[in-house]
Amino acid sequence: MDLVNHLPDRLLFAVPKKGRLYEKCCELLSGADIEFRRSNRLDIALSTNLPVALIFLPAADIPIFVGEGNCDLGITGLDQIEEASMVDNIKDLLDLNFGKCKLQIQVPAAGDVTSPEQLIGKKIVSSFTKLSTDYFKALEKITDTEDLKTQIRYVGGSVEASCALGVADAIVDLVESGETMKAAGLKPIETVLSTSAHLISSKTPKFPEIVEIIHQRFEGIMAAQKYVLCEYNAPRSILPIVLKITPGRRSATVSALEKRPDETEEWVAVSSMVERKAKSDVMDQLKKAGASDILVFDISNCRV
Ligand SMILES: Nc1ncnc2c1ncn2[C@@H]1O[C@H](COP(=O)(O)OP(=O)(O)OP(=O)(O)O)[C@@H](O)[C@H]1O
Ligand SMILES: O=P(O)(O)OC[C@H]1O[C@H](OP(=O)(O)OP(=O)(O)O)[C@H](O)[C@@H]1O
Repeated sequence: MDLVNHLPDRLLFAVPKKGRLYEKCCELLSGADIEFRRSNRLDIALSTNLPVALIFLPAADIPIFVGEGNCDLGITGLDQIEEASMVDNIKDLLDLNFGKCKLQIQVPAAGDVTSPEQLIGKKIVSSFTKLSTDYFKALEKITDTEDLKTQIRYVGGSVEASCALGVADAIVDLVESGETMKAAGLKPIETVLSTSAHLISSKTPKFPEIVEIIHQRFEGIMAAQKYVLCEYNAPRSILPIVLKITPGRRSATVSALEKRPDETEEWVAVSSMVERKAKSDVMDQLKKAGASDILVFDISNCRV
């Protein structure tokens, strides 16, 4: 069925149908208020509040569908975009900061291989044959060993078993916690690529306005995750000092406080976005500088 012609009034948004990225994608779609109901095992879901159809696809196929313009938007790993040779065919809109892992060359931990150069001319197994081939071709070139021809073979899953089965001298596979690698008796000797999930769009979207709206909503979610809102009171005299501690994204909001009859000093209220990971340090510094009533709030959503 030709979905582009079948759903002419809807932007097609490709999302991973299962696997490591699926749950987090559903959370993001919900955070962006893209409502939908996915019937059991159905790979298309129509949004009930936006002219969008979600197409659930294997993560590896998403760069092709977006890069060739069949879908306007997609979410998948950077590793999949590079493996599909689609970097130049898509617009990389946003790093979504999840699905973080590394594509690494791994060898038997008990063996004597310690560098990728020792693998030239040997057998390598991976689900990422394009990235592995590119890596070893470049290595053969700079070491002047192009005649040795490293053999790269494709395996679709459980790549980590290949060395123990005698199929490979090394594998190129994704590593996050390192548990799979360790359990298979392997160690990493090189990182080919660091990856995370990205929001991507076609270079020629059919619905550019909706692409922009969804892009902005996703940026809002990322900013809401990255920042907290910090509010505090401070004597006006220390304003230059506290504003250095909380400069804000663009600048902090400063409002005058009503002076109490017994007060001689003028006070201000300051409101500023602060990076979540720095919030405790910022609160300590503000207190030390003389600020008081320091409050920190989560941002549930925003547009930046
Ligand atoms: N251990 C991991 N930690 C974080 N992200 C990962 C991990 N493994 C894979 N990813 C990311 O998720 C993407 C999809 O990987 P996944 O293994 O879920 O693929 P799949 O083949 O679609 O699913 P399944 O393995 O269930 O068949 C990868 O391309 C990578 O970007
Ligand atoms: O470093 P870790 O935290 O152990 O994660 C790494 C594992 O995760 C991925 O596979 P996944 O479990 O998604 O299954 P797959 O092998 O079927 O792709 C990847 O291919 C590794 O095998």
